[in-house]
Amino acid sequence: MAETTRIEAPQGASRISVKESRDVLLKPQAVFALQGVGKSFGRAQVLTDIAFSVQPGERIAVIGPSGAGKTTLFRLLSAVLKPSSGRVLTLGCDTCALRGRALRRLRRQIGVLYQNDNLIPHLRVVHNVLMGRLGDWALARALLSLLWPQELAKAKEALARVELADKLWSMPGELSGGQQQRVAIARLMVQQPRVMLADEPVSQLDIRLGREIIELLCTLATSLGTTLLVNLHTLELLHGNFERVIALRQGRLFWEGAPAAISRELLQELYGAEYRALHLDDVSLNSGS
Ligand SMILES: Nc1ncnc2c1ncn2[C@@H]1O[C@H](COP(=O)(O)OP(=O)(O)OP(=O)(O)O)[C@@H](O)[C@H]1O
Repeated sequence: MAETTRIEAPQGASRISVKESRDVLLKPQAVFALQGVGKSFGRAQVLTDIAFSVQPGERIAVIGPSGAGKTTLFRLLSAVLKPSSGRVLTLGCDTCALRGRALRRLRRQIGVLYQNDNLIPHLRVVHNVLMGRLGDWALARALLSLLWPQELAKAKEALARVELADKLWSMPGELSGGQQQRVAIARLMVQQPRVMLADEPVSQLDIRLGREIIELLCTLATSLGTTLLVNLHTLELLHGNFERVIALRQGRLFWEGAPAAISRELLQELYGAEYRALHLDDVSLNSGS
């Protein structure tokens, strides 16, 4: 093992070696780092011994059969749930150690997009988009904004980027499913989170609209330099959009690698009985198999 030189730290500070400090400098802080993570609900063990890390700016798809634990994993990453065992470090914070204001501050840096119900139905599109600013506004300003939208130019700009400039004053119920997802993405643009977690964002949409939404999310993540994790059921959308795939099966990390490395055999083993039901034979793989 290489010898390392010790630096004398001031009293009260932790000591780190030259080698360690060089490693820290070379490697930006991971957005997520999971070590031996387990999650159980009562006696049901849902996740077991999960370990991986995510670096800033990565675009990752999480795949796996129904019930594999993908949504539970996303809820652990966003600090909505705490692990039953192991450690989840989100943006450098141990989620188990956070409470109250510190926990809310961490969650504000994470933008979440769900399958549906992303919008508040009785608020106009403009207010739904400006919800992305709530974390930075005092309560008085947030209330005033409901009467007199604050930072209107930001909302307009974000809606223009998702090609919904003309829907500024619409109610969510007047929009299609795909348009509602685009409004939710405009809210993420206004929020500018450090990381975006999208939990099955296109499951309710047909493949064409799903592709549009995934491409929009990936373009946004790339242009803002934001880390993006998507829980993805539509495997046709992996290629060209994601750099890395994390596959879960029965609550365990089954495989991780580049989309191009996914083979038909891997999918058969990963999805088991669901492979046929999901018509995964029809999914074209980069390897051509
Ligand atoms: N709050 C909870 N209490 C009890 N069991 C839960 C809870 N949340 C999830 N589970 C169980 O954990 C398992 C994994 O659920 P999860 O929703 O994380 O899977 P998933 O991979 O996202 O599935 P899908 O693709 O079908 O949405 C399931 O068996 C589910 O019933």
